Formats: sequence, C-alpha cells, structure tokens
Amino acid sequence: MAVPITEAYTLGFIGAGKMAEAIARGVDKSGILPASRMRTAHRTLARRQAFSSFGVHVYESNIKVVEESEVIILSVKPQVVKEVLSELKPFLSKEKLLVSIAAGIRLNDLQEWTGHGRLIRVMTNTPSLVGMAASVICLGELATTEDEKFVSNLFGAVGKAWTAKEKLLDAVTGLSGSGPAYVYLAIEAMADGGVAAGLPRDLALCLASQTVLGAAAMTIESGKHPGQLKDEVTSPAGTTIAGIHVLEKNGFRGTIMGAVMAASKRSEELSKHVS
Ligand SMILES: NC(=O)C1=CN([C@@H]2O[C@H](COP(=O)(O)OP(=O)(O)OC[C@H]3O[C@@H](n4cnc5c(N)ncnc54)[C@H](O)[C@@H]3O)[C@@H](O)[C@H]2O)C=CC1
Ligand SMILES: O=C(O)[C@@H]1CCC=N1
Repeated sequence: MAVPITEAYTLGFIGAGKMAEAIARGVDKSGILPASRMRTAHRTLARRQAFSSFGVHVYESNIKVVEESEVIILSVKPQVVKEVLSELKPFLSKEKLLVSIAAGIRLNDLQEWTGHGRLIRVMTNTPSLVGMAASVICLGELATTEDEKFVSNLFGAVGKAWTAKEKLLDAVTGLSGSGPAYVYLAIEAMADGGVAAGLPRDLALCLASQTVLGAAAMTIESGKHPGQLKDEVTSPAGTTIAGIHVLEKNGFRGTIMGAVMAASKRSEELSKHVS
C-alpha cells in the first residue's frame, strides 16, 4: 500500500548535476519546499558545494540519500540509470516515490530495475531554475493519483506541468526537454545579427532575449495562432517580410522541425540501448 507523501517530506536527488540543481534551486525559490529538506550526494567537491551553498544536505552516498528521502528524483544520465538503481534497489521500498527525469528510460525498465512500480517519469527542462519549466509527467503502474497530484504540484511550482501517456515522452523530450538549447542558439544568432548590424553586444543580447520572451508570452496569453501573430508584425513591403524571406529560403521551419524530430528519435534510441 503506497503511503501518501506528507507535507513534511524530504526530497532526494540521485545525480547532483545541472538538471538536479535547476530543479532544487527552482523548488527552493518557489517556497513550496526549502533546500533544507533536500538531500543529495556527489563524488566531487565542486558539485557538493554547488548544492550545500544554498542549503541542501549533502551526504556521502546515494544509499544515505535514499534512506533519508521520501521522494527521490533520479537525475543521473540515462546510460548509468541501470547501474545506479541496482545499488539502490534494496533501499527503494514502496513507501518511497521514485521520480525519474532521465531521457529515454522507460517505466518498464525502471520498474524491472527497482522491483516495483511506484514510479513517475517526468520530462522537464532547465528553465525550472527560473520557475518557467515545461514538464510532462507519466505515471508508473503503482503510482497513485495522490502521487500524480504531488508530482504535478512539485513540477508546477517550477513552471507548467502536464500529464501524458508514456508513448509521447520521446517527442516531449525532443521538443521541450531539448528545446531550450534550440532557443539559446536562436537568441545567440539574433544577437550576432544585431551586432553585425551595428548594435553593442550587451544591448543586442538583451533585445534578443526579451524579444523571445515577449513572443512566447504573446503566443501563450493571446491564444492566437502564431501565424496570425507573425502577420501582425509583418507590414507590406516592410522590414519583417524581408527577414522572413531569408528564413524561408533557408528552410528555417523545416530545420526546426528536423531538430525536434532528430532529438525525439535519439530519445527513443536511448531507451533501446540501455535496456
Ligand atoms: N540537462 C537538461 O536540460 C535535461 C536533462 N534531463 C535528464 O536529466 C538527467 C541529468 O542530466 P544533466 O543534469 O544534464 O546531467 P549532468 O551530467 O549534469 O548530471 C548528472 C550527474 O550525475 C552524476 N553521477 C554519475 N554517476 C553517478 C552515480 N553513480 N551516483 C550519483 N551520481 C552520479 C554525474 O557526476 C553528474 O554530476 C539525464 O538523465 C537527462 O536525460 C532531462 C531534461 C532536461
Ligand atoms: O540532451 C539530453 O539528452 C538531455 C535530455 C533533454 C535535454 N537534455
């Protein structure tokens, strides 16, 4: 019988890397759980300090993290998940809720490696650090609706969270998991374009970032189709259509679609290589 997660829970991170830090800091900032109720472990001093600097308890071993946590976020690279879980399996009782954020690692495999199904898979992204993540949640067989609510609240505190069937998670990974990197490239390229056109670098980067933020907010808040919003920027014989012509000639949309599809495919491949 799965024990409901109480308000006084502790949150452990197995794998104190970039994504774990973005979640831990984001959750701490959100106010729903202070860093003092979070635990992790790492072999390097630099990563231990990165977590202890904002109040996370850092232990000597992954086992201690699991023993001391009710909810465990598995945040190691997909390639080491099986090995890490083989060590932790005896300590992962059904009282504990395991949340895997590893790209491509299926619930079936996680279930086999842990010996039980009180599992939730989440594909999130690094903007959790600033409370703007996009996360998708998939429930394992033994995860309860309370577990789902709990994890939705946790990831909802660092952005927006949706629940979906696991078969969609490779596509989610290719779109929103990897997506921030595509947008960083776009921001960098827009800033470079601004510099080429004569802007100082600092101003160019601020303008590029704010423009992406503003356009994303317009898409979400106006409810308008992005094509309509594009038309509203594009005056006849104006500047925007000149820019769009260059993008279309160079396959901009096809390139972005191809990136999402390639990353989704890679997520699918990862699942096959590790099981
Ligand atoms: N970085 C991102 O934007 C996203 C990453 N993810 C997933 O999150 C997971 C972590 O990714 P990152 O944080 O980017 O990687 P990372 O390499 O920054 O973090 C993984 C950490 O795990 C540590 N580690 C390796 N073996 C370990 C072991 N046996 N015990 C404890 N720790 C160990 C590594 O030293 C490293 O610090 C991956 O599975 C990835 O697919 C999911 C969504 C987005
Ligand atoms: O590049 C990766 O494999 C991870 C998963 C999604 C974002 N970063």
